[in-house]
Amino acid sequence: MTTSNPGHASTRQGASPAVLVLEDGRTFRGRAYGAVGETFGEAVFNTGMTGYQETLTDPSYHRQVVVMTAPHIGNTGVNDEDAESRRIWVAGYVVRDPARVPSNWRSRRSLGDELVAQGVVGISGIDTRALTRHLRERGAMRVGIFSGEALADEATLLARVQEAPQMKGANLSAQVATTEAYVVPAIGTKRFTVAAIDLGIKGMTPHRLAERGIEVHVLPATATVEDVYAVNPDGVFLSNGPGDPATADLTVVKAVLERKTPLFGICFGNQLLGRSLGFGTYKLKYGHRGINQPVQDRATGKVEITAHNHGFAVDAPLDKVSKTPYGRAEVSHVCLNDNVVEGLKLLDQPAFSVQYHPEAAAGPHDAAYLFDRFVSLMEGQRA
Ligand SMILES: NC(=O)CC[C@H](N)C(=O)O
Repeated sequence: MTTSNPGHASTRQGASPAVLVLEDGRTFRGRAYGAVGETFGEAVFNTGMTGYQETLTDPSYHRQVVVMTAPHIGNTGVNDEDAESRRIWVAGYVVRDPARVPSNWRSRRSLGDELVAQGVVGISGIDTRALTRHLRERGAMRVGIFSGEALADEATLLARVQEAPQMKGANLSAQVATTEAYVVPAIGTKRFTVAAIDLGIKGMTPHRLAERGIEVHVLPATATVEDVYAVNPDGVFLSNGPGDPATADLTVVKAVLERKTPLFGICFGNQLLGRSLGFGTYKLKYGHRGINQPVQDRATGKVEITAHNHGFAVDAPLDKVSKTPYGRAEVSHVCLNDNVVEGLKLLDQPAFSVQYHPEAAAGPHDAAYLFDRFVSLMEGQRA
């Protein structure tokens, strides 16, 4: 296709047939969207009506095939500002009806072209409502998308999907995290230094910390206790990230708790804090992914609308204070849709975490106060 405005070229769709095959044998036939070829991953659905660029570049989606429940995706194209990391991480992308002509003053290219450029295999033109209902009823499961030369008879494709690795038991942080430490400078006057462990961090998170006068030392997922304390941190931050929290090494988290350094974790970080306290983690049937999840802060009773992307959760008692090796702990936040644990708080030392995304990229900003709570903990430690 030729166009007089290559920055907004529409993607040619419809030519190439594609098929999506779930591990339980259900299949959906549509058209190739993005790169032509094959891909495998865990099928999950995201209910966000906006923020697809942030979703695609969230490293927590590594090895997941994301089904968008909003039917029309790609409307605002792809810009050079909203990526949350250096690349698209989703293993595959499923959209009912991709926008043919993106329109936004910041748009530089179409989403279809970006998926092609980054080699992301997708499918469009399928009944994403039926697929989402299937996943909601049967649970998240492995999936393959096939187009072009990868197409074959369904029995062959199904067998290949059933050979793909499971999300349960997957240890993925080191595959997505930075390999070199880097510093995000404080914006304005520097007040604190924080060591942020990159388990799959999104770009907005250090920014939210920096906005509060924090110099952020982003460290690789493999950082040791010595690496963390070498930056002389006022606080330690544990990021979001892909994979099964049961596979993560807890040495650093436990050392931080031992020393009572102020600690704040989000998402995967919440799961690692939970496991360090002795709670279990388990796989949710289909998880929470989207930007409109109602969460209650049990200390204030306030309900916040929050951004989520998690398939696992912490198993902690909702209505009692738990005794842990690091003092008393309680569930601070809960999801009002299904009572899943959405936050933990230690009562005898400065550590807390939430299961969701207060950096809100994309999503509502209701949970931004959590970054201020972290600052208060660090102030308290100095007083
Ligand atoms: N966004 C995240 O940090 C996700 C954490 C974990 N991989 C989960 O799916 O629950």
